[in-house]
Amino acid sequence: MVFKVDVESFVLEKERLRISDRNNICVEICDVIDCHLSEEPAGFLSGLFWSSPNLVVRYICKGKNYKWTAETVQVTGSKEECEALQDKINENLGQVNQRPKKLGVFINPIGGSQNSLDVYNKVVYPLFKAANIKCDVNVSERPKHMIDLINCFDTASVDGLVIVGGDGSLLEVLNCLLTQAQKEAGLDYDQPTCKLKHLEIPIGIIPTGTGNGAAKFLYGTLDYVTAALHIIRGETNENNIQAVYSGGKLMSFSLIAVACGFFTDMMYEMDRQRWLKKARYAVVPFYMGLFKKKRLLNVKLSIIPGKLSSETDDIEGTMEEMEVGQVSSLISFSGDLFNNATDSTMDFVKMSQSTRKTGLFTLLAFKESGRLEFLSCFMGFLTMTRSLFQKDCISTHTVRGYKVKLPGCNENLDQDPSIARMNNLLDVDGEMIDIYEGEFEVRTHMKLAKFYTSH
Ligand SMILES: Nc1ncnc2c1ncn2[C@@H]1O[C@H](COP(=O)(O)OP(=O)(O)OP(=O)(O)O)[C@@H](O)[C@H]1O
Repeated sequence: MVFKVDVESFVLEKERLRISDRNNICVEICDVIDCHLSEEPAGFLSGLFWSSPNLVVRYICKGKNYKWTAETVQVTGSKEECEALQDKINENLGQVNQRPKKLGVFINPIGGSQNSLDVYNKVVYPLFKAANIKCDVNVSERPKHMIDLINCFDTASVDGLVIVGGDGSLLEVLNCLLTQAQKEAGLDYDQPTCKLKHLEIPIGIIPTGTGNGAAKFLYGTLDYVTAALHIIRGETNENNIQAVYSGGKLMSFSLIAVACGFFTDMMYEMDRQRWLKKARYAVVPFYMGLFKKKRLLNVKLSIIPGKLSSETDDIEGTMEEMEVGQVSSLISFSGDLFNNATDSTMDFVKMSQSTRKTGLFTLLAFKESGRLEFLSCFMGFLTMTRSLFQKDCISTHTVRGYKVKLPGCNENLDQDPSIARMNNLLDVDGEMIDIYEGEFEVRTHMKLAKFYTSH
């Protein structure tokens, strides 16, 4: 939206600007995107219709449901008045030193609807350019190429990194940077109790993938403009990251969810059906839920129970064995689904804010259920309706860490080899990783990585 005001009704204070003839709109200086004088038209004819120079101020407007927009106000007045106002706004803006000046941008052109390049060129880059942010752009050309790109990239040459893609791309970058940081610090990072080194460089995500769970946690919305505006604003917060261990090794980090069993089978199938694009997220679960027989896992589960009053450090705590019986799948989220449990649907932003403080997260065990019950659970799961957790077929645990052993794996080698293979696959943020002998452990590491988010 663009609106005009007279320079007289524009009041600049140190940390905010006020527009008095517009219901007293008040804009914090840190929410100003840019401020520039509009150019005088070059031609004679257009010059005749040129009334007076304008100062154009763009700023972030924070709307409902976490959605942010870029608004424009044109200030009319004399050239001197507009120039003086421009100088003052830019001087105040220059003191907001959290803003990035240069970003390393990593684009996955085939993520989600395969529109990442378009989104970057048409939506994100114009905003970064307006905010005077320089960009070093890298585009991945094949699977896992993002890893090579980030490995060769000098992160010290930029203030932050931006991933234009999905959770898989973000995970590739995070895994690479976090492992590098642990190696440089000489840490024994394969030990689940090792206190890991925090990542210094802030990361932002433009959610052009399919699932985009990370953006929901960071920005509360999948809107590209909102994500870009969070990055421009430059405020950062440190989020907890989970680490997944198997066979005595750190296998992967995780920002969103870790799952085994039916969820892994489903993600595996979704990956095979990429040609369906986003539709695979609806088609595959319905097909598998209705027509495929679910594997049942005789899980041995140990957890570090989450106690809010506990003063324990994130990576400490004792594992306690749990009786869960046969389950069709296990899934853990990187947040505590039950903290602030007042809304009917889950608020990912609140979840990530609370888990930053407590380090607690939720583990769900899905027991065997009828096909219709499964589909109703799955719908609740997609919409993240809280009533989902009152269902008998789901048992919930608030934990700091957990360990799983799928006993069927080794003893059942004579069974269908594809099933034995699936028992050794784990779904981490939508990507498949191999685990050893059906065993894995998940631990939360508090405030391990910094993200561009004002929430
Ligand atoms: N140019 C490319 N060609 C083929 N594959 C690529 C290319 N660039 C990246 N990839 C691979 O694409 C995979 C998925 O990427 P990404 O996570 O960005 O999108 P998505 O899977 O659609 O989204 P989400 O993970 O949020 O569901 C990654 O495994 C990555 O290695």
